[in-house]
Amino acid sequence: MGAQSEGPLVVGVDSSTQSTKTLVVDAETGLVIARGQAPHTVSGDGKESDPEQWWQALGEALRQCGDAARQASAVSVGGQQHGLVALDAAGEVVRPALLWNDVRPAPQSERLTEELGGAKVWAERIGIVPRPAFTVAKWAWLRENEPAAAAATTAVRLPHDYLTQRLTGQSVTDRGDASGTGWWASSTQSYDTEILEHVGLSPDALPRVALPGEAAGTVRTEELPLPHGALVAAGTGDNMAAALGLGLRPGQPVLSLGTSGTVYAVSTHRPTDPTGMVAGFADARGDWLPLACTLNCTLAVDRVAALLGRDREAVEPGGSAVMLPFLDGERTPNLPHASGLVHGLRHSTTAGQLLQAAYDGSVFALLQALDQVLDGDAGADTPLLLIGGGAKGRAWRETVRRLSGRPVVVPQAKELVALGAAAQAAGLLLGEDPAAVARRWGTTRGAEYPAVERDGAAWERLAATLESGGALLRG
Ligand SMILES: Nc1ncnc2c1ncn2[C@@H]1O[C@H](COP(=O)(O)OP(=O)(O)O)[C@@H](O)[C@H]1O
Ligand SMILES: O=C(CO)[C@@H](O)[C@H](O)COP(=O)(O)O
Repeated sequence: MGAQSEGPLVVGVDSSTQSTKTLVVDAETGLVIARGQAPHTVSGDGKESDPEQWWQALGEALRQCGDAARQASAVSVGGQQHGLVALDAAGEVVRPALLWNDVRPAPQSERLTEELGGAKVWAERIGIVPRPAFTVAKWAWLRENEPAAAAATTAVRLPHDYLTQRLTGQSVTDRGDASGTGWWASSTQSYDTEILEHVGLSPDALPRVALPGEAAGTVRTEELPLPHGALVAAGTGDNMAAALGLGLRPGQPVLSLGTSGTVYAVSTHRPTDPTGMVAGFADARGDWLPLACTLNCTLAVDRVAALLGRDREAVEPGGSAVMLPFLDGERTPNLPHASGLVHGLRHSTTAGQLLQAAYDGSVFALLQALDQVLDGDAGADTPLLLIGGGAKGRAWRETVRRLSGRPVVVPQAKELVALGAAAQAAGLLLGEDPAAVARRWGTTRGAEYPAVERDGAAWERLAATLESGGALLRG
């Protein structure tokens, strides 16, 4: 144990694409008592991970927390959204999970959109247009491409509720993560039986959706170093967990730079964006979480830095190079077949300028959605909260400042997803609103960077390259 606690201890888990992070936190003060982290691998033809690996990584990360984890009174799991975990009648995994960033379901995405009335109908009824990222498109892909695996599937879970089920033996999810499936309708706040029937999935295959503040159960496994009988909260998707961890109030924009890039805010209005750029997710408390997500964020920029043989901070200003680093296809804008595009190279272009162009292209794709995410809920001078692994980097931060023209706040707390899960566990334990718990913990305290003049010229070059690269980017 690294620090002294005053109140009961809670554990927050972030099971994300690249790793599992665990925090043991004092429920009263928010003091982090211990932390752990264990990596995952992503493999397969698309993007897949073995859920058993998440469970093993959770065990490893908790063991790194030492005795503190064994003293926890409550636990909660935040997880990467949308992943399709298919289980058979014995509760065994049928095949590796299809992850949020797997773009193979692009044809199924288009077909589903049209078959059920078009993008506007989806946005109004479900809250999202079924892009390849979402679970419903993954399930349609599985049925078409691996019918035997689909036929053997009797239960479908998301990463966070798969882990919650292994912890508690209970089949429970929450409205936040359910809202990213494509079969939970934001208009009725329940599973949409017509869509489920259309894709051949029984509602019995899905977990119960807990109400905000409801428990999933208690720890029933002996496999992890957690106390038997500790309370387990319903958990949620990783972005919803980070929103809890920041104690967000409506209209406070967040930019998260991790494996995915995300931009979001809490809203009291149910979002219904017919362009599909902004997903109308639910948050974990009863409000909404309009969010746009990119596939090419920290990993894409790190890959460009490695190709150039440079440290990720070794950027140089100036030059005319423009890069759209869509190495994995892209989700925002919706270009699942895209690959990376470079324009404007000259003899004078330096490697550092090319690296800066990769940062610019990645941040541009995210910021393009910001106004639509906020939908008038915040002015141009509202600070952006910068979180995720990339928020530790100077080059990321300065690129965001230069292209947004907004003040930026980088919270001192680095693991906001795990911290949000811990706030949910603390809220359950103490009978408090988890966002109020996080505010009491002071999780947004951090370094403040004032606004700088927005680089309109770089923005225009990026917008022009995106437009003129159309046919190439559509693939
Ligand atoms: N000091 C740093 N500066 C810039 N980027 C960093 C730094 N440390 C980690 N990163 C980036 O953070 C990414 C991981 O972010 P994280 O939010 O933990 O990922 P995930 O989305 O899987 O949770 C890595 O891909 C790496 O590029
Ligand atoms: O698909 C989305 C949001 O809609 C992603 O944000 C995933 O939730 C993965 O998150 P990270 O592993 O990057 O944290």
